[in-house]
Amino acid sequence: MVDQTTRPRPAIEAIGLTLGYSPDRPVVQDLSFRLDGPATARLDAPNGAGKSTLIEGISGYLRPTHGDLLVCGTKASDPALRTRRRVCRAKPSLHPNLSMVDHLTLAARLAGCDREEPISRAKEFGLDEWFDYRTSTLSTGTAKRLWYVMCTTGEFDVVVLDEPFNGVDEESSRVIVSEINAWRHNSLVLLVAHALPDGLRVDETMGLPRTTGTSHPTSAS
Ligand SMILES: Nc1ncnc2c1ncn2[C@@H]1O[C@H](COP(=O)(O)OP(=O)(O)OP(=O)(O)O)[C@@H](O)[C@H]1O
Repeated sequence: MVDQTTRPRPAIEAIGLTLGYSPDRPVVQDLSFRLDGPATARLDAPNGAGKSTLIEGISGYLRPTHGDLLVCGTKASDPALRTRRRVCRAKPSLHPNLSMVDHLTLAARLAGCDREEPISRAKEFGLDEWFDYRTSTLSTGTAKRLWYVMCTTGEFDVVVLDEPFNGVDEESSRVIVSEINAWRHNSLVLLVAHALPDGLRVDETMGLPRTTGTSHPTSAS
């Protein structure tokens, strides 16, 4: 069991961060910020400002070309963070020939939890009628709800959600809102959402500079 007294607080910190898909074309340049949890923080910036790119950095997939990006005090690329961090990208990435229940089982294995956890959450989203269907047969909204449940399975300290409300029905949005509002008591939730649904509690909003070369995030209140 993890000793909560020595465990670092949930946080995301960028220190002089430069990030991009090729070294000569940085998307985020010399960016510094710190988000401390537990809380819900919203990342709000115009299209193309680099929100998804920053998320790829926080996921550990995209490595900084300069500076540092830390999650709970550890470099985002460190595999040790896998159990503490969840990232739900905007676009589902599912195996077309596996069933919904196969995906939920796999998510539980990767998160080290009982598969009943994602299965009961999926039921809350009304997904049980699709459990035995291959994901290639699912509608866009159904695939999106499955993706959200998979990517947020198990316990975590930091979760990043990229447009989780896009393409889901109102009832599912309400379930997502109540889950985020519960997570913010123990975890850091970083949310990208162009519009906020009713009832969602946001503690902090952070922007991104529109152009590169700015050293601090803009205020986006
Ligand atoms: N996989 C990629 N390879 C190369 N360039 C990319 C890639 N993904 C994004 N970009 C570029 O990075 C820049 C920032 O894109 P990004 O998707 O991070 O912005 P965003 O703020 O998330 O935008 P949106 O709100 O439209 O989703 C854009 O110029 C985009 O073309």
